[in-house]
Amino acid sequence: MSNIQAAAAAAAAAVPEITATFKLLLIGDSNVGKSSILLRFTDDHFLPPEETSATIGVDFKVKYLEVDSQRYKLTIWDTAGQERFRTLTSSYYRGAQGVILVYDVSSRESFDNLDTWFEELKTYCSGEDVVKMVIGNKIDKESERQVSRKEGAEYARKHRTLFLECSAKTKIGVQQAMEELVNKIVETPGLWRKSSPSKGTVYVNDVPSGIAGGCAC
Ligand SMILES: Nc1nc2c(ncn2[C@@H]2O[C@H](COP(=O)(O)OP(=O)(O)OP(=O)(O)O)[C@@H](O)[C@H]2O)c(=O)[nH]1
Repeated sequence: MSNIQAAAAAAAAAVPEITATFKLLLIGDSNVGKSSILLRFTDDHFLPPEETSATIGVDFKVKYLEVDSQRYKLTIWDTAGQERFRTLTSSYYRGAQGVILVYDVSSRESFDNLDTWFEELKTYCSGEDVVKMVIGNKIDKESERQVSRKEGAEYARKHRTLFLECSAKTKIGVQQAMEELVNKIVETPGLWRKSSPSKGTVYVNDVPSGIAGGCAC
């Protein structure tokens, strides 16, 4: 084996195998910052308002995350908040293990509209298993805040979901939110792992499921 081959083999051995692939979905009103949260999480970057544009349909990004020395591949789907894309984005709920409902703490309307998003989630993801998280974004706009942290937390408690506030702009809370969501999915093996006596352990959604994938929800 040449030195280059040996180095390549060593590098490959150093990267832990992927334990499973999780599909996560971001939903919520237009302009609440879904794409910005995703960009902050995957690329640690924030685009100023003049450089952002509304998502057309659906976008997705991939990110790897380590939890308890296990490596997980996350395919994170960013859906358009605009009403006119609603029928298109609904098909992307299929196969999701985690759904993040985003509102903007400086927009009471986006918080009030969470009810509609929960209804949609219930319609397209009827099982109890999918892990849900409510995120209040834009906490850097403290002087314009219209929804208190307490209100957000109470709403999440009522709907039995995880809750966090964050700012895609300052990055506070973004990594923590994703880690908490993934931790919760990992803690719920029924959501992603099936035991088969004859074949050992098999994993659900080892590949990005997209619209054609299996349905965990
Ligand atoms: N101050 C502040 N502005 C933010 C934050 N996150 C996003 N924005 C701004 O809010 C606007 C909307 O952000 P997007 O990420 O495009 O919102 P979206 O929810 O993906 O919108 P749609 O694609 O239409 O569904 C942009 O001008 C962002 O720069 C934040 O944490 N703080």
